[in-house]
Amino acid sequence: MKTYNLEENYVKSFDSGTTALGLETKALQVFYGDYHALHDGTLQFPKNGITALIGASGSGKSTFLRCLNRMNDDIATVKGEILYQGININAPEINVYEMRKHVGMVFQRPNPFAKSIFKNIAYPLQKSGIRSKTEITERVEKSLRQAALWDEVKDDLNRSALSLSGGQQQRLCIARTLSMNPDVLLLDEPASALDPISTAKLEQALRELQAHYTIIMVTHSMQQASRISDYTAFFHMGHILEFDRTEKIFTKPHIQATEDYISGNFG
Ligand SMILES: Nc1ncnc2c1ncn2[C@@H]1O[C@H](COP(=O)(O)OP(=O)(O)OP(=O)(O)O)[C@@H](O)[C@H]1O
Repeated sequence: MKTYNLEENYVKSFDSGTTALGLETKALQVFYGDYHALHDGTLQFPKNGITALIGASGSGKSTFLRCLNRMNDDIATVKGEILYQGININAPEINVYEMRKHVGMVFQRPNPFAKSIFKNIAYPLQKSGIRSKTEITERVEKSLRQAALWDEVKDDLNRSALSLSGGQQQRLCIARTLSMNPDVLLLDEPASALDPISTAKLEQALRELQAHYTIIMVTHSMQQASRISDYTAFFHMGHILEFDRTEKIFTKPHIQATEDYISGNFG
């Protein structure tokens, strides 16, 4: 593999007076034991934008993403700040369970519960303390509509979620996350197990969600990043080497490593 200067980077920053931020990280670092997996993750995620996290396998994308809703707490040491509405959600006093209602995560493999479509969404709502059946029914419908799944399942919400296709299961998992009314949606390679038609439906759903959510997504697909994201961050060996508007990253990147990666001359 070619070697690059890891100290040289171009990370666009925004003026909070002109660009509202959905989330911001400052000097985020992750250590798995002695292994320093993420160095100085400083990024700003504009509100109501889709940001793609790209980079080779092992570059630290998932490590970074998982920090954003404290999924690394038990397996790694995480230093630095994650600012959500001005609050550092990486602080020890934060109630992680409550925080995850605001910053929701959808994983690579769809992971529906072995329950009906309805209960997949209703059950977590009940567990979070919502008792009103009307509210639960309304939230189930709203989130299934938002995830562009409602029309396909509305006639049989009692069907087992496990009988849905992979793409439908993934949209159900997105609906389940959305039902908690988050502001920030984190997605870790959400389309990696899906066929092209399911992927197109998922991307369409994300595009529509963007108006109301800040979306941060790890993807291995350069085409997907260029199709649907507004901003792209390029990771290499645990460093964020470039962050900019997606069209800039894909047409005129500042950093050689980014250019090599997107043009397939990386190895
Ligand atoms: N739980 C863990 N314990 C130890 N090391 C880990 C752990 N998770 C990830 N790593 C290491 O941290 C580095 C970054 O991994 P990470 O999964 O964040 O990369 P990635 O860019 O998301 O890769 P991929 O695209 O393959 O998912 C890798 O060297 C990986 O081996």
